[in-house]
This record gives sequence, structure tokens and C-alpha cells, in this order.
Amino acid sequence: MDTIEAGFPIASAGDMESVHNIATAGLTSEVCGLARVLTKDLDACIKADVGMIHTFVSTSDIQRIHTIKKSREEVVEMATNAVQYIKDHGMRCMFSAMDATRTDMDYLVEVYKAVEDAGCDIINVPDTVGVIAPSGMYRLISELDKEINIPIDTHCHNDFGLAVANSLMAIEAGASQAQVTVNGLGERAGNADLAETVMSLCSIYGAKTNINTEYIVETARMVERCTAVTIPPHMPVVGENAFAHESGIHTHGVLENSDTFEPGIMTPEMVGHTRRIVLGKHAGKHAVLRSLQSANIQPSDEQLDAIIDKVKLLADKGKRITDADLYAIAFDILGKPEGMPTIDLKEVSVMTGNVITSTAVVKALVNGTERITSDVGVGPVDAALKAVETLIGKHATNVSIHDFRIEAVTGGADALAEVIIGVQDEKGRIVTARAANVDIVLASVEALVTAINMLLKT
Ligand SMILES: CC(C)C(=O)C(=O)O
Repeated sequence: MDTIEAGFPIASAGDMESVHNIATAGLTSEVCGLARVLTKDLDACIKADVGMIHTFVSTSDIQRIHTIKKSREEVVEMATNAVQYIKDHGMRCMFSAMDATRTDMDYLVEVYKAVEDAGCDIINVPDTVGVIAPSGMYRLISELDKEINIPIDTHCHNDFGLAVANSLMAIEAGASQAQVTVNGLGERAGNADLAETVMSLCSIYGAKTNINTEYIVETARMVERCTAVTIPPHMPVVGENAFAHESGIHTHGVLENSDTFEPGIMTPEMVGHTRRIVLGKHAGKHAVLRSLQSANIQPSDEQLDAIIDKVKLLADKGKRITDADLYAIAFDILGKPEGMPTIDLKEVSVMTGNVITSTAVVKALVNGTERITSDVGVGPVDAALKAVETLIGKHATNVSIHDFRIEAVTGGADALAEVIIGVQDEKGRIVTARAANVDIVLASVEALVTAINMLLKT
């Protein structure tokens, strides 16, 4: 069954409110609240209007003795009382024996059998500190599956990077569901990642889930923005590099047939990602030529060799080659096209503070004519970027910011900020550009202007 565990209503007023909002939003998924086996926690879930309660108590000796300080018998009684309370309120119930994978097996079976007898609908088997090996998880779930008649769920932590593997093993052994989190977020090293688990199930196991996989990347990026926890570039499925190719051998193969150096059973389209050819020190002729051609730049063979030499020189300095870098190199060798640049930035000023709305004024020559525009935003960077968009008038409707990153290149209060911006036109063409400045706002505007100039001119 598809379930959203929306939060822990007893934890805070905010959690109570968000669980209640999700529970009453009319979603097709079952919405569940988390609760210890305490009446006040269960009542908070009831108040939040969820249809299901996931209640838990520690069963391993280490947690039982050192945290809740209860005997094994007391734990069984608390667990069964909680399950009965939930069922008496007409709700669905999931029960977790917390730290199940470090709990004595006979006692674990006793606890699960007791909650099953009390009317529990589903048991969860948490690997709370992420210590079980995949083969151990397979054995554990197989054993429990023989003893217990209600469905089994798992909750795997990633302390050894095994959360997804353990979830898949649990499912192979008979578990009917697995708990996952977007971007693998969770305590310590996190939990099993939704994207990795779902795509493994879908593409490797051929199993059906109800996840609309084409929204996986969009969802991951939304959670990244809301939590401010950056997705590592090399993260499977959703990372920026998940479908990026750099080495000459790989890019040549991928440009012929993407299955040569991609799984094939999982394409970028399936998860809402895009395939990218990255230019770096391993760049090959095919990749560089393809990138130039996509911008209507047609070098001769000798010019292409000269461009590649310069790309590798820059890459050897540890620089990421943006599209704007590549076009600048190409224009250096081929000569600049007529009429560049479209926007020639002259002045940027911003006003910001805690009691005023951030406002930016930008002055530039746009196709040779001086224009001054101003705009407001949620912060100085936002205001300045909007002012630049206003500056390019009708073109702005065709150009959107696709990617925006600020990185402090050097440490300290006078750190040099490097901004990389990607802009996209209505045909989906993306151009990235970089700028570095001690002033974050100026670096942002310079990178944006460079990217827009390249996009409009190529
Ligand atoms: C509540 C339980 C399932 C938990 O979060 C854990 O054991 O990690």
C-alpha cells in the first residue's frame, strides 16, 4: 500500500500542523503519523487526523536497558496496549520493534507475534543503526515471514551505505513494502533513498510501484531547495552527473547509442533527468564538436583541434568548462560573430536590508541602446536577476534560469564568490556560464548576462 509517513505529531506544533494538512489534503496515499507506544503520542496522531499510526518501541537490549529502562515483558505489554488503542480508534496500525536487527531473534518473534495477536495490520523491521548485511537482512525477513502472517515493511538506515541494498533484500525475502526518503535524508547517514530503491525495483527487478518516476528528479530538487541539503553531483539517479559523460571514449559511445555507457534499462527521460556531455580534460573530438554545433558554431578540423587543446588546458587547471567558456574559446579562434554582445553591462546597484524590500537597478547597453531597469526580489541576488530579465524585455519570456549555484572559492569574509548559472531557451537549449567576484550579486549578474548573451547569439 502507498503510504506517506508525514511526521511525528507529538514532536512540535509545526509537525502537528503539517501532518494534519497532509492527512486532510485528499491524497490517494494513506497518510500515517509516527508515535511512541505512549498514549499522548497516539492521541496526537488521532488529533492530526491520520488514517494510520506507526508506533514503535525499542526491543534490543542495548536500547531497552539504556534508554527506556523497561523489562522485556513491560515492552511487550506497552506494544500490545498501543496496538489495541489504535485499533480501538478504528485506525490502521503499523508496529516497529526499534533496533530489530540487534534484537535477540526469539524475543523479536515474540514481540511481533504479540502485536499481531493484538490486531496490528503490518509490522515494520527497522535496521535502526544500519548494521545488518544484505544477506543477513534476507535471512531475517525470511524467518519472520515464516512466523508472522501480516505484511512486513522495512526501514533501513545507511550507516554503511547498505540501506538500499538491504531494502531490496528484504523485498526479495518477502517484505511487501519498504520505507524510503527523498534524497535518502534521515538520521545520521540517512535512510534508503526513494529514487535508488524505486528505480532498482522498476528497472532491475521489473517490479511495479505506483511512483510516477518521471517526477523523481523534480521532487529531489524541490526537497534539496526546501531542506538546503545539497544533492551530491554523483548521487545515483538524481545527481547532476547521473547521466553526464565526459571521457572521449564514453561520449563517443553515448553519442552513437546512449545504451553503450548508460544502464539502458534506466534512461534520463524515465526519471525526468537530462543527458549531458561534460567538457573536461578527457573531452574527445565528438563531444566538443557536438557542443559547438548545437550553438551553430562550425569549426574547421584545425580550428576544432585548437579549441580542444585550449579546453584541455583550462580543464587541467581544475576548472569546470561551462558552455560560455567553450564559446569564448571558439570565438577566440574563429573570431567573434557580428554584433556581440547583446547586453553590455555597465552598472549594477542593489539596496537591501531587514526593513526594506531588496531592490536592484541595472544599467546596460542592449544592442547598443542604453537601458536602465529596476526590480525587486526576495533578496539582492533575486532582485538583480529580475532586473536583468526586465532589461532584455521580450526575450526574457523565452529565457529562464535553469541552474544557479554560488560557491565560495576562497575562505574568509572577503571570499571570492564563483557563480555558475545555466539559462534555458524555449527550445530547451541550456547554456551555462560562470563569473567570479568578491561581490555575490555582481558575480550572479555577470554570469547571467554572459549566459544570456551566449544563448541569444548562438
Ligand atoms: C521509528 C523507527 C522505525 C525508526 O525510525 C528507526 O528505527 O530508525
